[in-house]
Amino acid sequence: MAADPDQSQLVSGKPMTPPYGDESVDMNGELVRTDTNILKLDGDDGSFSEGSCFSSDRTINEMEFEGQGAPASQTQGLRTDSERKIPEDGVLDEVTIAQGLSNIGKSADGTRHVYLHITLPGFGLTDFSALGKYIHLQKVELLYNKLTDLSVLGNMPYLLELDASHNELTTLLDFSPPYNLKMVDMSFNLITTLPDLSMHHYLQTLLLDNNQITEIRGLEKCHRLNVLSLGHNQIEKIEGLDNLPIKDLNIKNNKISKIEGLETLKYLQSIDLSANKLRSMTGLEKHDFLDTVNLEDNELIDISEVEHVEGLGLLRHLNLQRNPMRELPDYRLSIIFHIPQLAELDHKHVNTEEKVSAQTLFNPPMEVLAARDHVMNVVYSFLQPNRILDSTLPSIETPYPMLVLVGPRGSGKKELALKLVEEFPDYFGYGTSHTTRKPNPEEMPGRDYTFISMEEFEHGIKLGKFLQTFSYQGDMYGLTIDAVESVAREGLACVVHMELEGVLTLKNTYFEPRYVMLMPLSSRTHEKRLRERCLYPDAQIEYVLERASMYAIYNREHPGFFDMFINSDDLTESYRKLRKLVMDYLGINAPTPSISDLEQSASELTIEKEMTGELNTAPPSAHLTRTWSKTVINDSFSQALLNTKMKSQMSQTPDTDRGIVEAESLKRRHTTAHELVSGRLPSIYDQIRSARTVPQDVNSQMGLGDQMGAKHNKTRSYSAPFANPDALPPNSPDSSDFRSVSPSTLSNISEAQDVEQEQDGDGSGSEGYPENLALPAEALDRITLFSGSPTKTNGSVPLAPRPGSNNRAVSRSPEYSNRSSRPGSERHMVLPPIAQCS
Ligand SMILES: Nc1ncnc2c1ncn2[C@@H]1O[C@H](COP(=O)(O)OP(=O)(O)OP(=O)(O)O)[C@@H](O)[C@H]1O
Repeated sequence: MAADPDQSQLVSGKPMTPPYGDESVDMNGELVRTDTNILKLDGDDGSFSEGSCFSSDRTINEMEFEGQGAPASQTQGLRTDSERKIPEDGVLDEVTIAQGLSNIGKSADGTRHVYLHITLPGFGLTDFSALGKYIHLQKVELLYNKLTDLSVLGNMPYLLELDASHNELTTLLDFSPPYNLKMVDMSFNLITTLPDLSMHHYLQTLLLDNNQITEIRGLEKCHRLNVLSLGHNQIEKIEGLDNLPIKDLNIKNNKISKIEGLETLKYLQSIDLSANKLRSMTGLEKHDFLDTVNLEDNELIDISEVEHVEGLGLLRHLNLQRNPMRELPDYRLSIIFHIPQLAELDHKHVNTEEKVSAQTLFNPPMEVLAARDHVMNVVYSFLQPNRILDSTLPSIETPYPMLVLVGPRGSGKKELALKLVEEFPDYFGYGTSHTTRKPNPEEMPGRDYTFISMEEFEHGIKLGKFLQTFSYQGDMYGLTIDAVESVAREGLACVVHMELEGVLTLKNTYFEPRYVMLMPLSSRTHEKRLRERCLYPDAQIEYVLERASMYAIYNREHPGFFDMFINSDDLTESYRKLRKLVMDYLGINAPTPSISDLEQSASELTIEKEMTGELNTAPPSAHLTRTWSKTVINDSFSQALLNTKMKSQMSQTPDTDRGIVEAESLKRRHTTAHELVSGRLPSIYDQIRSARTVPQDVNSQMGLGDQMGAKHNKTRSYSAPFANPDALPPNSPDSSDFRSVSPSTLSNISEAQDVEQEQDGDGSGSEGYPENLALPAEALDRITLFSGSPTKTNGSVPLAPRPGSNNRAVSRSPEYSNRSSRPGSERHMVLPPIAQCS
């Protein structure tokens, strides 16, 4: 039975639940809020009139309408065409209307019960003017018809929801606006332009996908618009959305090449810009409520683009499928690293393991980085021929003495290191780092750094030249083994400066330096110092200052990591402290005269002493303070005299001022020297040189070192690297520069190889004591010198004996003399522990 047109929506005589959820009708009788989902009857069968053919609690998705081009998914399990009455001419009639009516509720004025919904999908309707009488309808579903005109809806002032998708409409909402139209779906139509929708100011959801819209406009007054869907249109630019409360925006499959016009969308939670022409994510950064971003099928190449969304704290779902960047190695981990808050990437759940892997891969802790750097350097150096290093010779228990000044850029480390070396040239040499950065105007290549190109640096790494490397703001820094060696070869302790990362690597090596942390405590002073250099842009200065606080934290969290801390707010004062510390190490307690003071008196006094033979008569104890002194001074005669003078002055330090380590060391050397002079005990070194055999019981043959050194001597005797030191190439002043050194050249200087050949050559492979223990002339020279007898050898500078040096050098050409010394072998065992001071 057809419903009565006027009264067709009136239903009575059946008990019903209140039709509205939390609905209300305002003073004018307008329905201002309702939830159509709860407009359901309590009735069991759900049908209230002859004409009602759909259960009241069905939704559109459950509806059946086979044929009519409707998708199969929407036609399952419901009535077939034969059960439905489809108007053949496409004109809606009462019978058809009766089939579509559902949901009974109160009329807007609350006086009657009426049908509130009508659903007529896939009826092939071209004309639905018959519906004009159903003025109480609140929800109209006319999808999958052939409608071109919706003006009939102008009769329905209470209309809340309209689904007119999949029709042939060319205009949007061109009917008298209902009071509260909230939801409109007009997707899959033929709409080309958006009209002014300011009359539809209650609109909350507007779905216009799959039309032919080219421009977004007319929405300015839709102040309640939360959901806007414009997918599959022809839009080239995002515009006309200013200040709208849109939470869910879909503009997929358009022609958008730039994310713009979204700045004022403060409530945006989800955006779909898939299948556009985007190359950048810029424009998304300020949308703090974004939870879902779909950028699938765009032209995003650069992975760094994620920086525009990584700050979105609520972002959980990101889709970047079908973008070129997905081909990049470690793409997924990289994205997860940048946006760890993601729960889903490319429709795949992000798990905890991936988050951890991403961190380890892209932001490993400094210790991990240092370990990697160390492993890399070790592996590459293993690929090179073996050679014995001067810096490893003293003994296992008495490592080569090194002083490392650690701190952030601008802490003044380099300045202080160079000053220290300048003041104590007899003790310290500067370990020049290599860097790929360009020299500053006041820097001297070779002195401040060895400046090389990135290619050269990389080549150096592959040649196994580096002890450690460090990447800092795009530049590489690294300390080569040769840089340390060139200092060690001169019998000097090595002073280097570096950042914390360098120290972490160095701590993995066999070196056991003392680490002095230098840092300005006042960040203002630090900043001022950096600015005064006029070298760094603001961002770099900020970075350095940030790192400075990292140092402070590291120092606090790793007590004992640094041996000492010196505040470098005032570099003069810092140097005073550093100098005192060093002098304490060395046992130099008497005030050291300035260089200029010394220059004058040094020559006079030394010449005088030389004449009287006094120069070499100082007791062995006097030379203790020269533990790290040079074997041979090549620079100039005056420098040699100056050094001698300094030593002479220093030697006046009373024994009582020496530390325990110094005193013990002195005692040992004294005893050893006496034994040597009396011919009782040749040094292990000389035994090896003269007989090229290995003593059986090395431990019983103490050389110039201490008991602890015996173990090392034993080791050393088997490698015997000194068989032919004169065959070594001259010590180039630029020996740490590997640029011109080919791997084959490097292999030529393998001391270990020379020695092996020599040992094999005589076929002795012998063990046990040499038959002839007579001391060679060189050893005698040394002993003579060491015992205090004045000696002058041909062509060599007459020098005071150095307990720490091999005095053979005196009788050899200066060219090779540095190489023949074994610095540190009889020198300070290691820098003694130092106290923390401010
Ligand atoms: N081999 C290295 N390993 C690690 N860090 C290094 C190395 N060589 C130099 N550095 C450090 O790299 C940083 C940058 O070097 P740069 O030469 O620009 O600064 P700087 O002027 O020497 O610093 P400062 O004023 O503290 O002496 C400095 O902190 C420096 O100590």
